[in-house]
Amino acid sequence: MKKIAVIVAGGTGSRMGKDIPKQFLLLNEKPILWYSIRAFLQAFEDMEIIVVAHQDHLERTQQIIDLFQERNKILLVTGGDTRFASVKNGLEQIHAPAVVFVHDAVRCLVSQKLISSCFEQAVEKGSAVPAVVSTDSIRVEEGAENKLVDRESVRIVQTPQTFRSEILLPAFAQPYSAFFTDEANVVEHSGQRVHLIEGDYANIKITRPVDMAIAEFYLSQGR
Ligand SMILES: Nc1ccn([C@@H]2O[C@H](COP(=O)(O)OP(=O)(O)OP(=O)(O)O)[C@@H](O)[C@H]2O)c(=O)n1
Ligand SMILES: C[C@](O)(CO)[C@H](O)COP(=O)(O)O
Repeated sequence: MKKIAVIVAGGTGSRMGKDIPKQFLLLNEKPILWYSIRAFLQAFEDMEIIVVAHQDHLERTQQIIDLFQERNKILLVTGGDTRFASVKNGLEQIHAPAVVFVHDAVRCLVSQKLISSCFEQAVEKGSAVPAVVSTDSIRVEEGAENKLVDRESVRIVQTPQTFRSEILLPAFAQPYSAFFTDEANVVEHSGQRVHLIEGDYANIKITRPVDMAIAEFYLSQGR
C-alpha cells in the first residue's frame, strides 16, 4: 500500500506574531517544517510527501525541501485560505490507493512510534486519529453560565490524522464548513466513523511563543 504524507504548511501563524509564518522559524538552526518532513521520510522507506505551502512562501518552502537528498519524493503544492482548502489541494495530487497521513507542519516533534501506530491502525480500521486525555479540568460556557465536563470523556486531537484514501478523498468532495477544523470532522460529516488512537503529549502544535521553548526543550532531550 502506498504511503503519502500531506504536510500542511500554508498558514500565516497569526498567534505566533512573528514576521514570518511559524513553520519557518528555526529550532536548533533548522526550520520547524524541516523536522516534520524529516520525521515522515524516516518513518518508511517508501513514504511520499506532499508539502502544502502558502502562495507567498513557495520559494522558501522549496529551499527547505531541497535540503533533503530524497527531494524527488517531495511534491510542493500551493495552499488555500483555510486549513481545509490547503489539505484539499494536497489531496488532489493523490491518484492511487494509499494510506494518507495529514499532518500539521508545526507538529514537528511527531515520533516514529506515533507515525507507525497511525499507519498500522489506519490499515486495519480505515482511520487513525491520535488524541490524548486532557490534563486540565474542562468547563463549557452556556450563555452566562458555565459547567464542568467529565474530562475523561473529552479528547484533545492531534495529527497525523491518517486514513485510507478511499475514505478521505470522497470526504473532501463535501462543500467547506467552518466546523472542518480537522480531517476527523470532515470524514465524520461524510458519514464514516473515525477511529481514535493514543496520541503523544510531546506532539505539541507550535502555536504561541511559549511553544518554541517547549519544543527546544524536547529537542535537547533527543526528540
Ligand atoms: N490556510 C491554512 C491554515 C493553516 N495551515 C496549516 O495548518 C497547520 C495548523 O494550523 P495553525 O496552527 O492554526 O497554523 P496557522 O493558521 O498558521 O496559525 P494561526 O491560526 O495562529 O494563524 C499549520 O501547519 C498551518 O501551516 C494551512 O496549511 N493552510
Ligand atoms: C488539526 C488540529 O491540529 C487538530 O488538533 C487542529 O484542529 C488545527 O487547528 P488550528 O486552529 O488550525 O490550529
